[in-house]
Amino acid sequence: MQPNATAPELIRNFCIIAHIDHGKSTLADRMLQLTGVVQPRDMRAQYLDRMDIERERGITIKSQAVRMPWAVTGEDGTETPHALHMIDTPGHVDFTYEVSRSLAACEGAVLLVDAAQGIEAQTLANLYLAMENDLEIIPVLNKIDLPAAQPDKYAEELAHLVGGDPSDVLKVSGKTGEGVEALLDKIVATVPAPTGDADAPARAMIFDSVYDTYRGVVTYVRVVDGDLNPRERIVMMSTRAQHELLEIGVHSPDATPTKGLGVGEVGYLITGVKDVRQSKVGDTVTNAHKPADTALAGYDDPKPMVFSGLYPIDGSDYPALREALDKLKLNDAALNYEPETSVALGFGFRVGFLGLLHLEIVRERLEREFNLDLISTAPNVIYDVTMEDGEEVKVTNPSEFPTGKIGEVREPVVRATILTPSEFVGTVMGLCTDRRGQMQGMDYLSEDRVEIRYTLPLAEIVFDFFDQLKSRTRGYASLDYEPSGDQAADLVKVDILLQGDQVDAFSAIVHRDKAYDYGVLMTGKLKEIIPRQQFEVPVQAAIGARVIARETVRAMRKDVLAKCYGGDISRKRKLLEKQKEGKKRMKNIGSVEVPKDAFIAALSSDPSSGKDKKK
Ligand SMILES: Nc1nc2c(ncn2[C@@H]2O[C@H](COP(=O)(O)OP(=O)(O)OP(=O)(O)O)[C@@H](O)[C@H]2O)c(=O)[nH]1
Repeated sequence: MQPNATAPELIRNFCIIAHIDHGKSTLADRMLQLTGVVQPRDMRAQYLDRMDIERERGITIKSQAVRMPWAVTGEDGTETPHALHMIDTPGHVDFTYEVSRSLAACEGAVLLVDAAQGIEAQTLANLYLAMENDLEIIPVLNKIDLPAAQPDKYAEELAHLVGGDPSDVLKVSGKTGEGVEALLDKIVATVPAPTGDADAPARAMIFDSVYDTYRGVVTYVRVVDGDLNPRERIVMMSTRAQHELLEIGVHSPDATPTKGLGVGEVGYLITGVKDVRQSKVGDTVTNAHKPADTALAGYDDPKPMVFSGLYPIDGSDYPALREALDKLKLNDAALNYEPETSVALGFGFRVGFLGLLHLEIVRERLEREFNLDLISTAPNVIYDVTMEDGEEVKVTNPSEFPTGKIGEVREPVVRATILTPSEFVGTVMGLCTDRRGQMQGMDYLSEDRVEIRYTLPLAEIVFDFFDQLKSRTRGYASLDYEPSGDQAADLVKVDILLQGDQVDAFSAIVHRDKAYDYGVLMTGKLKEIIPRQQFEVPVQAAIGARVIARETVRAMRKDVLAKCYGGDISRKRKLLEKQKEGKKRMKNIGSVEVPKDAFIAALSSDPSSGKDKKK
């Protein structure tokens, strides 16, 4: 058996959890530098964020782990070298499943809060996740170099939140490096060393897997019991699939092969599989010749929550879109899609996402990395419809909404946490009530900051909720939410008809109380966008056969009398009669000619397709 590279008592596994932009990546960069794993000349901002999109948007999507050596000096002056494994976690709620897997690989968490901003909704959401995983929490205030920083005020807020004394809250600056060495020492001192049974059959948890063009799938694991060694055969416990370990190692920060990974160690495996779905986050890896009996944590497939139709603007790009989605899927096990056709938009795909940010990231990558021009339909959630005869239907696309006798429709709900300055409490509550929210509680974190908790239908959140929240609170409120089951609701499908023909791309499932508003909004919008035809075009919104709103695109009136000088009234009348006949014919035989551009305009002026929903 291969000896452990590092004894478990000298290992510390930790992660940094923070609200977006509170400086997690900058602090991680500084740690890499201080521990000497990245030389100053190689340093570039946000070393760990590999995808261009991550760097540009400044958000972390995929987690990664790095090993950093850090020696602490004891009271007698002797230095003890330790191995710190820093596991980077995605900070966003869409990726909660990945966050919680990453947290499960650690014993401690640095809770990082911007000293000029204070606690935000994501700070809380991630803190609760860390507490559920029994992690040792180290509260830290960052950006103390900022003139606007109020470290004393926020140290109190943080201490109040995690329990403890404000003087225990470390104050650092990821930018200048102040306080970061003390933080590394504190991690060694307070985060518990990993424990596990070195002689038991190997069990390692997969907390991330990434597709690499050159090396295939790189799987990140945390070894809990036993050890894994190169050339062994391993088994993925959820699928029982066997693979050979071609390479095993740690990132520091570049991949460095090792002779094996033992109890408590965090590193990577390469097995030659080509698809991240074969190496699932949350799964347990064991040894083929001495397999473990039980897997580690319960394995759960991440479920898509939000669906949208993606169509190429240029129809001939359809095969390219399929190819691009296939490529993205290699690295994104949560991405789901199937072909779909729309009368208005042609051939495309119905794509399932973890949430709105996931949707935006995928769309942006398709457009940027694969050069595709796309149009996406308004996002919708999954509905469970039970018919009166007991039949169950899952609806991921409004056009699939059944027409027969419906018994019950259930929609997904989320538990939302909103943090806002107290002056905006009224307007935030107004917004939540308007979106069919039910208040669950409210707490003052300090004199002027309030945490408000609501359960809300997910469908109401995917529709411009975040933009509304930001504009009503001048950008000060923050939002986080997590799935919380489903509820029955009085939902109906509203169809939009052009001259009696349904335009599938605009059908929506909405609450009965809001059906009229939706109908008026969409018919009004289409009236403006659809070019005038030779004949009058009614634009209607309908629930089933019942029309609830109507607009009319007026006909063009060609001036048939232009060449008709003089006063022969009967000739004029004859021409006008002829024109009327012609129009009737057009109306009868012709269909509305709507350029695709008009649909695109109508869909993209939709508020929910607003850019930059950073949370
Ligand atoms: N003045 C000052 N600015 C900082 C400090 N740390 C980070 N910043 C700035 O704050 C912004 C956000 O920092 P990031 O490190 O990208 O934040 P992040 O938390 O990693 O963001 P996500 O990856 O989106 O979660 C950047 O513009 C940084 O330059 C600090 O200690 N002092």
